[in-house]
Amino acid sequence: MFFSRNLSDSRIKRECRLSLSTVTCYSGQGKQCEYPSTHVAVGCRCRCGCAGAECGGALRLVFLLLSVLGTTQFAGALLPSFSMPVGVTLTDGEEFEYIVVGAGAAGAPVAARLALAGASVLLVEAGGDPDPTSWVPAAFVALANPAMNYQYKTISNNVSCLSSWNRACQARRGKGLGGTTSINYMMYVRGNRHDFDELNITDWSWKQMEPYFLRYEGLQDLNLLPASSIPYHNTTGTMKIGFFEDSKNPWHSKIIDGYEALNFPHNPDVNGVSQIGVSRIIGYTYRNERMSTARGYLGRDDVKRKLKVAKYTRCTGVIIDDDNVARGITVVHGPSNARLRLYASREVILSAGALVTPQLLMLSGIGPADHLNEMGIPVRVDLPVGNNMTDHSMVSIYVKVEEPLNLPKEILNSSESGMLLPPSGSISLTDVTTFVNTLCYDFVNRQLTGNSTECELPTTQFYHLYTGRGLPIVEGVIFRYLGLDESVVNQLSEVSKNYALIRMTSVPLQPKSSGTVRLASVDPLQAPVIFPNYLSDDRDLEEMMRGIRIIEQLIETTVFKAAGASLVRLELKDCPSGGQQQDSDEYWRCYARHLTATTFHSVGTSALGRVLDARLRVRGVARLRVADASALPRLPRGNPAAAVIAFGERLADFLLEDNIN
Ligand SMILES: Cc1cc2nc3c(=O)[nH]c(=O)nc-3n(C[C@H](O)[C@H](O)[C@H](O)COP(=O)(O)OP(=O)(O)OC[C@H]3O[C@@H](n4cnc5c(N)ncnc54)[C@H](O)[C@@H]3O)c2cc1C
Repeated sequence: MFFSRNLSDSRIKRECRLSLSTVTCYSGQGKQCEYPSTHVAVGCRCRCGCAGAECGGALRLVFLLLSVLGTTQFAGALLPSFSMPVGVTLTDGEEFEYIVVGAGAAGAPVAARLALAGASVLLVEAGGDPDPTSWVPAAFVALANPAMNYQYKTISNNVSCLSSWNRACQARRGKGLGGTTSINYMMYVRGNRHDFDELNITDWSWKQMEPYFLRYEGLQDLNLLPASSIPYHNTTGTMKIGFFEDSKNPWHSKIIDGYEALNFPHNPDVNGVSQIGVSRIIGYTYRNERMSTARGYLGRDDVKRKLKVAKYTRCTGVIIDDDNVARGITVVHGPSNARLRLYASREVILSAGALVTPQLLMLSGIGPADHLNEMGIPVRVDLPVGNNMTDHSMVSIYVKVEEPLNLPKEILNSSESGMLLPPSGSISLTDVTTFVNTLCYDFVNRQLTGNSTECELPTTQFYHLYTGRGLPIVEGVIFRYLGLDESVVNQLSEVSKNYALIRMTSVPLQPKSSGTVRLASVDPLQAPVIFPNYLSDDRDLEEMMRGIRIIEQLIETTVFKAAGASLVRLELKDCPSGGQQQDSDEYWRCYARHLTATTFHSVGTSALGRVLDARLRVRGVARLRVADASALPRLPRGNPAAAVIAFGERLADFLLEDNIN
């Protein structure tokens, strides 16, 4: 299934493995490295330095091995039934009507819609085609390899992520066509209609946004939803979505039973009448394969015929003239790293995501004047770019449950599973999620009670990840994927020798803490400085505490008790230790500050209303717009990709309307 060849240079021996269309490089130490080329003939130019499992190499190999061993579904998924657009080679000074930077959740829809409307469009993308493993929903953990995953370093605020490597939270993002939708967890949640109504920005109410959600939605499983859901869905849109295949993991229904025992409603459709309750989530999945925006938009034949896509092309700044009109962009392009200037006769659109779009704006003189002055960049427009970055931070509690020992062969029999791996073994991110307003939960009577309008606005989302007993090596990789430090990984791996673990994650949905993105240097090829600043506002910690206390009551329900469920109480530096102490609020507050992590949902760094006007134009600069997560002024009460795609759809309409002549 894959071929190898060795390349060597004076410093290090490198091995080039060609699997289908993808080249992956391995250093002499067996570490996976970044590969910038898609063709062996171009050579294998490794950039090593990623750490072990962080590269995603180990799990990627597990999934490749599964395909080699011939489980049909995996093999099939690695050979998707559709193709990506062919990349173009650019020359200096080329002009297009529109240039879109970034082929992710928002950039792909903007570029595809403009091209379908007959415009000449260049879509510029720093990465290449998605790795073949990305089409396999269950392989999400393997997608940590740096070829398609930026693994940014963040600055610690010393009050969160204290048990992560270097006390710094992770910041992953997808690289390549589809952007982060090619590596994410595929949960399709639109958020709450009040998320838009509460913005109080003219023309941005839910009523005005709903058509854009519906326009791209291609729901496959309307027949599995109640009749009351019908008005809330479209079955014909380009992004085909549906339920994940049933994993037959018994915990799938046991978790639902547990919540029902606490009076949580079983909600068939979080995107329908109500968001509250425990639900099986609809995913960006179609015929057991991932549905990224690369597939939903860029893989369409009509789009491929019309849209020009420049892969391995990194935008380094916006060309803005003396009258503050955006004229084009500068890029580093292709294997030769050619430095080119490209022009847009109509508009430039930045869709490089919440971390890079602000970087590009600041490099182009658009940002907070004091920071630009500090960096020696002439200020074109003084705007709060990079400020108010909010993200869904989370805390995970580990519940150990008794389970018979799994046999590895069950993994190999798992070809029927979609997002979830096999019946009673290995790793499965369950597609069960729960939304609740924790202030409507009665802790004394162990019941979700309130039914006021307020109670329809969730404050916390729960996720559940199951790892089977007896697969300590794979689990070690998972815990490392989560970026946990050695002491925590060792404690969890020890427990997992004898128990299955359910990782219960509590996510405050409307965080009050916010961070920043700033330039590290004027070199556009350097990553920005990311300061997520989780839990700097104690109200977020208190929301997490309510989430933890609900999980505690969940595992005391009959269904969990029957499996001998109990909380894993980790020994953590500077937290109360031993016995009763580990039931105290002090312990759990300390725990939350240690086990903080992120759902990678940052938004708001070039926000609508603050940096952008109501038509997503950068204030003070003509012909420059933004559509991506950075444009969302605040987090939706749910997973953000659906809203980001809707922003892309809407920007395409703005561009076509405003450039009619
Ligand atoms: C691990 C993970 C799991 C997630 N799970 C979910 C989920 O289940 N459901 C959900 O709704 N959301 C999820 N998210 C979040 C969601 O995927 C993102 O919010 C969304 O994709 C952001 O879209 P975007 O358009 O802003 O950026 P992206 O989708 O990241 O796209 C940005 C694109 O720009 C490119 N780019 C960057 N810099 C440059 C440059 N200088 N020049 C050219 N191109 C450039 C990138 O390579 C990338 O392709 C998850 C995120 C992660 C990381």
